[in-house]
Amino acid sequence: MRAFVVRARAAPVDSQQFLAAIGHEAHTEILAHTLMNTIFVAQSHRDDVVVYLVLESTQDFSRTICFRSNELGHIGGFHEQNLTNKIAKALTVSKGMAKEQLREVEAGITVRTVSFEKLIQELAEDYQLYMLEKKGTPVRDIEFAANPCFLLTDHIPMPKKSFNSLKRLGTQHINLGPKMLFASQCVVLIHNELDMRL
Ligand SMILES: C[S@@+](CC[C@H](N)C(=O)[O-])C[C@H]1O[C@@H](n2cnc3c(N)ncnc32)[C@H](O)[C@@H]1O
Repeated sequence: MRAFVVRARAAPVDSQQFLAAIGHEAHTEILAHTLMNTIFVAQSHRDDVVVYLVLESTQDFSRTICFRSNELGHIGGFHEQNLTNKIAKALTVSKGMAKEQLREVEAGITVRTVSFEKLIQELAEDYQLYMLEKKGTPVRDIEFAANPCFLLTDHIPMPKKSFNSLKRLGTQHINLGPKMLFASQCVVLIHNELDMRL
């Protein structure tokens, strides 16, 4: 299984605010772009991929929306509007949830009121964590574990205090080259790197 976590610190958890932020300062469209490039390939979608979108601009709890490629039904296409609507639907379903609850949204999609910190603690039990960042080890020098989980952010960098928890969980740091890329571009390069090694 390949897992991807996108920590979107600027993304509102209110569905209307989330949709209204597309193309504005919070740039919520990056979640749709990243989702598209983690799950879909031409004429199909990838097997064995799980994507967690963690939206953190909230008055109560972060929302973690999980997409499991093996369980997704026909989700109606991969265009940006469809994917942002899927995210907005999960946010609407999550309205009023208490801390660390989970709700089903539709086949292959769930939403949880769980924080990034708690999520990565859980994931570290089953996956080797890899943080994508410019100061990391060049990707071609990395020996990937069988179950890799890649951590990315939106345009707001990971807060310093998270680096301590990531370190405790044995996170490795990966560099994908000299250019600062979009999260959606990073996931394409990661998939390709892993595909080439199969
Ligand atoms: C648009 S970037 C975030 C930019 C953010 N302002 C920063 O300074 O980290 C989105 C994500 O892609 C990762 N990223 C972008 N370019 C990268 C590269 N060349 N190597 C590794 N990770 C990269 C960043 O670490 C981040 O998780």
